[in-house]
Amino acid sequence: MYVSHLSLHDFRSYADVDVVLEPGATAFVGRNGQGKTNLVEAIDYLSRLSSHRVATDAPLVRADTDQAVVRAAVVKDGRTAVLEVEINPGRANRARVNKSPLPKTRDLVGLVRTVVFSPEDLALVKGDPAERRRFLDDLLVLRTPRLAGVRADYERVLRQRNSLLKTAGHARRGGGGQESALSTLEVWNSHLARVGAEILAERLALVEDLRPYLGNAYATVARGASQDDAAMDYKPSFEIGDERERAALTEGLLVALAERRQDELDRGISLVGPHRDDLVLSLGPGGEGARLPVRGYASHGESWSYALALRLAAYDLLRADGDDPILILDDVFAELDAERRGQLAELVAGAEQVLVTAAVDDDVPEKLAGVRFRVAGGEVTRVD
Ligand SMILES: Nc1ncnc2c1ncn2[C@@H]1O[C@H](COP(=O)(O)OP(=O)(O)OP(=O)(O)O)[C@@H](O)[C@H]1O
Repeated sequence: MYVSHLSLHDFRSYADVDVVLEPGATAFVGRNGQGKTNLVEAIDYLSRLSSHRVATDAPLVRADTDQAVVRAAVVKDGRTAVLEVEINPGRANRARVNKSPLPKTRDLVGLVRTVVFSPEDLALVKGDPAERRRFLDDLLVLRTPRLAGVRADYERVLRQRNSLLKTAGHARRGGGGQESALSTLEVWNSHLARVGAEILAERLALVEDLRPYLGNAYATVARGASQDDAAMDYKPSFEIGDERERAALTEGLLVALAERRQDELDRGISLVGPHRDDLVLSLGPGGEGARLPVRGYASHGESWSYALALRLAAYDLLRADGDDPILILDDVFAELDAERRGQLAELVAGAEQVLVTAAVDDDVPEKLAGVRFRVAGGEVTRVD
């Protein structure tokens, strides 16, 4: 798939901008702060309804305005669809496809699929488990858009259950009403176990699907620079054994919730469930050799290679599902040494559409020298 036309209204720094795009490689070049990332961020937002840079929608809307609109014509298998999202911070966003409103905005997710590489990706490797959970969940939703609803349900269950745990803990410490709070807790335990098991089962399956692609991607990105193999293991918040069916995981979650109940009441938060899991990334010689976790052990270069490999693996997996996602390389080449830069460019050059942002022309690798836009002073001008 590729985006053939992008149009923004009051999105980030742009009052109005229209850009006609082509398949193949396109680079947006301009000095810092001119709005290059804002362009590709808009396409990524259409794909996932969230941004790789901010957790809330407010910064996406141009200062002193209250609504942003992102519209893109997306060509897939020769057919064009116009996707549009209205971003209304503090109110419900709205989405349209070919001008028809979608009943739920999140039905837009996955209609255009993107994989973004950005300097922030280092956090995937060096950051908190939440970064890696988000990586897995974003990929799950792109592959199976229905899971956006499951993810939202889980967040809602967690919020409600956490607030109940606080109330029940307070009741236990003498505030009264303990029995009713505890019986309501049972109801929320079963919701958490049911929805949590679905997410857990999906993540476990995803990690299995991703694993072979990660190994290959790391070997290619780190070619020559590292003898080690990249591996990853899903680390749940409770013992799961060999049974990975949803029913067994639901049961396992209920048992773990019962075991941790005292702790949860003491601390007033949910301590069991996929929101406490991690994806442990490691490097090692393979076979019986010792593997070391990347976080805390790997060098800066190895960490970068690992982060790139994770994104590449996601891209390869989505591609193997049968649809070429749009690749976005936001400011990454300046971060890489010449060898890694060349390797990455070579790996992605065959993608149906690659959008690159760079501060100077020299940062765009030869292999990705396709269409070029100059971005300056709010104008996006084609220069080739
Ligand atoms: N909501 C907003 N309203 C108005 N301007 C905004 C908004 N959000 C960001 N900007 C402006 O957009 C500019 C940043 O744009 P962007 O991140 O696309 O830069 P860039 O060209 O990618 O730069 P760099 O090369 O430094 O990454 C900044 O000047 C910032 O002030």
